[in-house]
Amino acid sequence: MKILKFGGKSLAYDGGFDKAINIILEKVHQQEKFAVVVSAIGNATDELEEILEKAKKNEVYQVQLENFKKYQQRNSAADLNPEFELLEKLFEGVALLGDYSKKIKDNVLAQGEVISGKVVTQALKEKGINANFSDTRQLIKTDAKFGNAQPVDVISRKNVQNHFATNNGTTVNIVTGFIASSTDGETTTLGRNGSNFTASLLANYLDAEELQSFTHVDGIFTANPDLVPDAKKIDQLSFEEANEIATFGATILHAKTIIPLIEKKIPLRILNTFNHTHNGTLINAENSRKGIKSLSVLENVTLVNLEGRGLLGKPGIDARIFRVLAQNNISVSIISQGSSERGIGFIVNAVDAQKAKAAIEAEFELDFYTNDVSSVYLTENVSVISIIGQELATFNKPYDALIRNQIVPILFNNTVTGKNVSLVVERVQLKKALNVIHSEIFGITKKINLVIFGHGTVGKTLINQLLESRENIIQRKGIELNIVAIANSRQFIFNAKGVSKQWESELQTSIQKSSIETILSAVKEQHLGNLIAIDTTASKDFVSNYVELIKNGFDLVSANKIANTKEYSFYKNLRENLHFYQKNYLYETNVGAGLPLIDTIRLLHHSGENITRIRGVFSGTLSYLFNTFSATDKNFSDVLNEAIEKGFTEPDPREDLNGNDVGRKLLILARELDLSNEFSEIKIQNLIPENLREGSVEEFLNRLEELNPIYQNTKNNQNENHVLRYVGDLSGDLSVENGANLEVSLVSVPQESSLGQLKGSDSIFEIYTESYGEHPIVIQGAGAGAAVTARGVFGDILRLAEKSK
Ligand SMILES: NC(=O)C1=CN([C@@H]2O[C@H](COP(=O)(O)OP(=O)(O)OC[C@H]3O[C@@H](n4cnc5c(N)ncnc54)[C@H](OP(=O)(O)O)[C@@H]3O)[C@@H](O)[C@H]2O)C=CC1
Ligand SMILES: N[C@@H](CC=O)C(=O)O
Repeated sequence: MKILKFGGKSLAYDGGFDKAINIILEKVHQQEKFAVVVSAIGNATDELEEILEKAKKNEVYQVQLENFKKYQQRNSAADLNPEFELLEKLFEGVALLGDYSKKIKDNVLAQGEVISGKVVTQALKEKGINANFSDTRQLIKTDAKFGNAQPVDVISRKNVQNHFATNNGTTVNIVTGFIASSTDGETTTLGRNGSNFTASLLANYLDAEELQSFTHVDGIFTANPDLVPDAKKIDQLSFEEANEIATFGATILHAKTIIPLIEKKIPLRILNTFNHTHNGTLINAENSRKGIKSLSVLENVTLVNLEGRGLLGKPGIDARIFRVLAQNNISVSIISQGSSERGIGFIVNAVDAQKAKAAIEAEFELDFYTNDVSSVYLTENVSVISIIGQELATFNKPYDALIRNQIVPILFNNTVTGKNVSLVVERVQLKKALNVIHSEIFGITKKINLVIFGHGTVGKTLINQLLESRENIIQRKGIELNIVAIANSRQFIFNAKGVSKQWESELQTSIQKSSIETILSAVKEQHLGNLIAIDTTASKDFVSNYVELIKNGFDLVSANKIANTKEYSFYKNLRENLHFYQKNYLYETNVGAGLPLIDTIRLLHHSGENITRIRGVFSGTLSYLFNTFSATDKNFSDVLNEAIEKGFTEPDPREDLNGNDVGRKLLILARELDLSNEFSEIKIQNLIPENLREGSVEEFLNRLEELNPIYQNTKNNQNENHVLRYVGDLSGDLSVENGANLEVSLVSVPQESSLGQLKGSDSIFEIYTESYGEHPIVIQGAGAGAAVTARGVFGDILRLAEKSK
C-alpha cells in the first residue's frame, strides 16, 4: 500500500481542498491501496497558536475563534461541535489562568488535526467512498515530552498494524497527522511539521511501497524559487542527500521524516497538489549523480562572537559556552574557531541571540575581570547559505564568483563528511549571493547583466547587435547577455529580465529620470550580479561615474575615450580602484574602433617587447576624408559630410578635425606603454581655421564650405604623386618617462607608400619594436563606423563574460 500525505496549503479551501479530494478519488477509481495522512486545514495550527496567545494575555480572542470555526466548518456536514466546544473551554481556562502549559497547547493544536481528518472523511463519504476517520492518538504512543514527543515504536507499530488489519480492504483510512498520545493517554504532538513524521512512521510500520507527500510546490528545487528565479526542480535525490538538504534548512523536507523511510528503504515522492500529474521529486535509496544538489538558507540567524586574548590554549572554554547554551535550550548551527583560539563565532536563531549573549556574559563574568575575555557581541541580520554537495576541491568557483560580485562571506565552514559548505553573509546580500552561487554552479547559461549608457550611433547599433545575437550566444557560449538597463542623459529604462526589442519607444516614453543613483538602486533592488556597465557616450562628465560603478560591482566596457585621456591622476586613480575592487575595464574600441590594437600592444609590452614607435593614420574620419579628397575631385566639405553621414565622426565632428580625437588615441597608446604623459603634451595640428573653432556644431556645419579653398590649395601644392594623410606619431625613447614625443599632423606622403595606399575609412597602425626592427607590425582596417565599433564593444563584453564563467 501507499501512504499519501496532504499539507495544510493542499487542504485550504481556496483551491487546494477540492483538488486533494479529487486526487484521492482518482486513486480510489484506479483501485490503488492507500491511507491518507492529513495536516490541519489551511493555517489552522498558526491560528490556534495565535488565539491561545491572545487568551493568555487576556485579549479578545472570541472574534478570531468564531472566524476560525466558520472557516473550518465551511459547508461540511461533519460534526465538529466536540472539537469546537473543547477549544472554547480550553481557551476560557487559559484566559482565566493567564497562562498555559505545553500539554494544553498540544491539546489545542490537536483539534485542528482532528477537524481536518473529520472534514476530509465526510467529503469523501459524500462522494461515495468508504472513508474511515482514524485518530492517531489511539495509534501512535509517545513519551510525555509535550510539543515534541518521541514515538514509542514497539507499541505504536503494533497499534497501527492492528488498526489497519481490521480497517482494510476497500476502506480509505483518513489519519490525523502530527498528533499522538502519551502512554498514559495524554494528547501529545510530534513537533512542528510533525504530519510528515506521522506519514513516514505509518509508511515504516505498514511497510508501504511509497510515501507521496502532496505539497504546494512541484518538488525540491536547487534553491528556493522565491529567492532564485532560475532555480530548477530536482528529479531524484538519494536518502543521504535529502537528509543533508533537510538538515540545512529546506522547508518542505524534515530530517526526522527521512529516518523511518531510510530504515525500510521506502521511496518518498514530493508532489504538487495543484499540479499533481507532474513527476515531482523522488527520494529513494538509489545514488543520484554526484555533485552539488541544492542551496539551502537559514534566514533569521545571528552570529555570536566571543573574543579574548586569554583564551589561547585554555581548556574547557568551548565546553563552557556550549553547556550554558544547552542549559538555555539554544541550538547552535555553525561554529567557527580560528587556530589561534582567540575567539569563537557561532550561529544561533535570531530569537535566541540576546539570550545567548546574556548567558555567555554571565558564564564568563570572572574572565572579563581577568581580561581573558574581552567581548561577547552579536552580528545581527546575517543569513547562512549551505551548498549541499559542495566539495572543497571545487569551492573556489562559487567563492570567486561571490568575490567578483563584491560579496565577502563573514565566515564559512565545511563538514568533513557530507560535502557541504556553509557561508554566513549579510542578510541584505542574501538574495544576490544565492543567485550568484546558483548561477555559478547550476547555470547551464551564465547570465551577464548589462547596463548601457548612451544609445546614439554606436550604442544603438550595439543594443541591436546584442538583442539579435542573444539566442546564438546562449547556444554557442552558454552566456546570456541580458541588457537590464539603457540610459541617455535624461531618462532610462530598466527590466531585470532584459529589455525588449521595442526598447527605443519604451525609452522615449520612460519617465524614469537618468542618474547614476537611480540606476544603481534599480540594479540593487533586483539583487543583480555579473554586472557590466557600457559607456557608449562621448560625455566628458559621465566618466566621473566610473569609480562609483566599480564600487557597486560593475566591470566596465567603454567606447568613450575620455576616461583614458583625462589628467593622469584620474587615469591612475581609476586603475587603483579597479585593482582594489578586482574589477575589469576594457576599451579596445578607443583606438582603431574594432581593430585588435590595444590588445596587441598590451601583449607585446607585457611580454617585454620594446616598442620603439607607433605611427599611422589613427582616425577613420580623417582617413576617409583625405583618402577620398586626394583621389577624387570632390569638394573637401562634401567628403566631410559623407564621413558624418557614414557615422565615422565624433558627435561633434570638430573633435576629429581639430586633431583632439587622434591626440587622444595617441595618448591612450602611450599610457598603455606605462608612460604618464598628459594630453597637453601632444603637439597637435588643428585642421580648423581659428575663425571656425567657436560656436555650435550646427553653426560649424553650416560654414563647412569655407574649408574648401584652404584644403584645395594644400592638395594642389603637393609634390607630384603625393597624397594628404593625417598622421599620429608616437616616437622618441618610449622606454623612459618623459622620453616620448606625441605628434599629430597633416603630411603629404608618396602615393606608393603604405600610408599613401590607404583606402576608404581604413586606419593603419605601424608598430615598430626592437625585435621586428625596420619592419613594423602593421594593423590595418576600418578605423571608424557604427557597426565595426559596436562589434568591438561586443567583443569586450564577451571577453569579460567569459572571464567570469
Ligand atoms: N563612431 C565611431 O566610429 C566610433 C566612436 N567611438 C566612441 O563612441 C562613443 C559614442 O559615439 P556616438 O555613438 O557617435 O555618439 P552619439 O552622440 O551618437 O551618442 C551618444 C549617446 O550618449 C548619450 N549620453 C550623453 N551623455 C550621457 C550621459 N551623461 N549619460 C547617459 N547617456 C549619455 C546620448 O544621449 P543624449 O541624447 O541624452 O545626449 C546618446 O544617446 C564616443 O565616445 C566615440 O568617441 C569609438 C570608436 C569609434
Ligand atoms: N571619430 C573617430 C571614431 C573612432 O574612434 C574616427 O573617425 O576615428
